[in-house]
Order: sequence, then structure tokens, then C-alpha cells
Amino acid sequence: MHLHGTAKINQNGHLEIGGKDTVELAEKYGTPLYVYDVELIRKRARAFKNTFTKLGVPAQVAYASKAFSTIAMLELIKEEGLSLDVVSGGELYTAIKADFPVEKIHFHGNNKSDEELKMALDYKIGCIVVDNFHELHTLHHLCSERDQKVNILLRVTPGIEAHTHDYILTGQEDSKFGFDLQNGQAETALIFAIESNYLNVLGLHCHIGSQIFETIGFILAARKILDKMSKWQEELNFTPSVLNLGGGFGIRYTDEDTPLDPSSYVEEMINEVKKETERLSLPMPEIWIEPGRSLVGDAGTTLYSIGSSKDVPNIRKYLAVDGGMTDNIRPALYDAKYEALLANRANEQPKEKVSIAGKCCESGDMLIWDLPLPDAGTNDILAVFCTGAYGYSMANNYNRIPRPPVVFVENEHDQLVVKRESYEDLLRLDLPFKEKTKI
Ligand SMILES: Cc1ncc(COP(=O)(O)O)c(C=O)c1O
Ligand SMILES: N[C@@H](CCCC[NH3+])C(=O)O
Repeated sequence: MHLHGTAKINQNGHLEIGGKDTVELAEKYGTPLYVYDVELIRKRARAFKNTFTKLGVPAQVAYASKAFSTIAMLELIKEEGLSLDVVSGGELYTAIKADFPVEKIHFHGNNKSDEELKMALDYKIGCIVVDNFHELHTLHHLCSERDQKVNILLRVTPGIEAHTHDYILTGQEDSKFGFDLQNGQAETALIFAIESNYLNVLGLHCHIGSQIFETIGFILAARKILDKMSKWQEELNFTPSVLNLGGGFGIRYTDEDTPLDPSSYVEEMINEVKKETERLSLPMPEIWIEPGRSLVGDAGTTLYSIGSSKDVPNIRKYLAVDGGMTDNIRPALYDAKYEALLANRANEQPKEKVSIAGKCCESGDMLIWDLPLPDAGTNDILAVFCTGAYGYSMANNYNRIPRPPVVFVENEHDQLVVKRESYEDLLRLDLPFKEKTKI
């Protein structure tokens, strides 16, 4: 079993994270429960930042908060000196409430509403990553009404097919995101922005997908963009100061995954950009990246209690937990794979293979198929690893199941940072049906 970060098995045979016994955490806070290893998040954040510092390249590492956005998490990211990528008014609002330095906030999204753009302008955030012509023209118009200038990046689709799940591919030509680099859209957008008195183009952005293990996709994307930059330097006399190569750095969920460490991704990207800029006689741009999963993914563990079980003789044994696709939709959505163990019997050898079912009214609500476990049963605590990214942030209330709380652990301390949703919370926005509809 691969244990991440500070996770270890203690002398009681229990899983421990951040110096805290997870069986005690499950007793204290109940299950399901998301537990985050703060030390590991810090380690990942520093690995990204330090690599840029070591290479002497001006950079911004912006945490992609869609991976996991709560006030405490953004406070931690602020403490580590990172920038922040938000992708909706809600994520921006969370950042503001976390007192995140506005100049370090970058706003993404392929369909930002006028209200969201106005909110970004009101808060004077660091930059808006413009995705399409509608947004470009709207932003110009809104800025001219207010006589306000705004920093932008243009998001381009470089025409790269990264090797990952189809639903999380974003850099290919046939994508809903960004201005196409090859067919002239990006250039048209750039000319409009350069001519606008209100849009200050800092540079270009691309994001080729998520859970990527190879650097070749990033390298090809950088090459294609730098090639265009060189053309634009010559023809438009425009030299961008920023090249944002997005996020997408993969992590290890199971043995099938073969990620690089953060510094290797960064080093290879930088080497390529340095080489290409020299070849094309371009100034070295500031490099921005937007890791989400690789900062928090393996720092999160979900604790569940096992409840019922069902034997289908000669076929399969199901064990059901008190959560499922409501707190982790990734297996249902992407066929994502996870590793897990019994937190309360972590030193016992596996005896059988069981399949872990969620509690939702869906046959597809299965968390793990054929998981090797000791003879597990009711009241055992199952710890599912690597749920830190796109777990809580994609959680939902299907079947009116309340979302679990989040606890941060570090140096033998535990701290509740998101409370468990209550039944009252579920009904908070409901209104009674008072009158019959008049026809
Ligand atoms: C524009 C953008 N930046 C950054 C990310 C973060 O990706 P990841 O969590 O894979 O690092 C995403 C999500 O894929 C994204 O869409
Ligand atoms: N939500 C996805 C990643 C999508 C990233 C957003 N562009 C996942 O869980 O893997």
C-alpha cells in the first residue's frame, strides 16, 4: 500500500495522518470525513515555487481553486505565497472572503457572465483570462463604460491532444475553450485587444488537460505558442510578457499512474521555453502555471464507515459505505480508480477482494471495484486515498445527502475547516408551496 505525505500506520495498527489517529478523527467528527494533510500541501506548493526560484525564472504559481476551494484552503495558499486561479463568481467570492491578495487572482471561464466580469473589475483582480470573442468584446465594453483598464491573458487552444480522459482534455482544436491558435482566431483576438484602450494584454494562456503524466504535451504547446509570439513580435510589434502554461500535472492514484514530481514538470517546461525563446530571439517571458490536483490531490483522504454488505455468491461481495458519488463523483464520471485500506486495521493483510458501494440510489455509485481488504464489515473505517482534488469541490446533495465536513491535520493538530452539512442546511433555500398554480 502506498502511503502519501505524513500518512503512516501507528502502533495501534491505525492509519495516522499529520500525527493524528484517523480512527479518533472519525469518532470525533463522524464519517464520511475529508482529512487533509496540510504538511503535504505545503510541500507541494514549495516544490513548485522553489523550482522556479532555483532556475531564476520570474513566475507565478497559481493554485487552481476548482480542485478544492474553501476559505481555510485559500488562506493556506495565501500563506504559501501562491497566486490563485478562480473560475466563477463563487470561487472569486471565496477568495475575497479569504482575504486573498486581489492582484494575485486570475479569473478563468468559458462563459463568464456580465455580473462576474463586473465583480472582477470591481475588485480590481490581477488579470482576466479571456476565453472567447463574446467575452473579449463584453469586457472591452464594460471597461470603456467605467473608464477602467484591465490586465488580460488570451486563452488559446494550441491543438494538442494530451493523453488523458476525453472529458478532461482541453487543448485540442475541437474544444469549447479558448481562441484557436492555428485558424487565426487567436490573432484576430490579439489585434482587437491591442487596439483597445482598456485591455492590457499581459500574454497568452493555454491549458491542455488534466491528470497528464508526460511533459511532451506542455512542450509542444509552448513551442506552438512561442512560434506565434515570434510572428506577432515581427508583424504586430507585440511581445507578451507572460506565458501561462496552465495546470494538469498528474498524480498517483494507483500503481497505474506514473507522475513526475512537480520540479521535473517545471524544469522541462522552462528548458524548452528558454531554448525556443533564444532560437526565436524572443525575450524570456514570465512563466505562470496553474496546478490544482498536484497541489492537493494526494493530501486528501476520505474516511467512511462501512455499513451493510451483500454477497452475490461466486460473483462478488459488496460493502456499502456511508458516502459515495455525492462526496466523490470521479469514479462514476471518469471511471477513476482509488486505493483504500481499513483505517482501524491498517496493519492486517488483505484476505479477500470486495467492491465498495456508495449509498446512492444508482447502480453506478461504486467507489472501488475489487479492493483487497481483510475480512471487513460493519463499523470498520475505510480510508480512501487521494481524494483531495475534485472531491469536496464536486460534492453534491443527490438523494438529499448532506456533504461531509473537512478537517485539516498538521503536526498532531486537527482543525475543522468546513462543517458537516445538516438537514436544515439542505432546506435552507427551499420555500413552501403556498398556492395552487392558477391556470
Ligand atoms: C484553465 C485550467 N487551469 C488549471 C486547471 C487545473 O488542472 P489540474 O487540477 O489538473 O492541475 C484546470 C483544470 O483542468 C483548468 O481548466
Ligand atoms: N474534475 C476533473 C478535472 C477537471 C479539471 C478542470 N478543467 C477531475 O476530477 O479529474
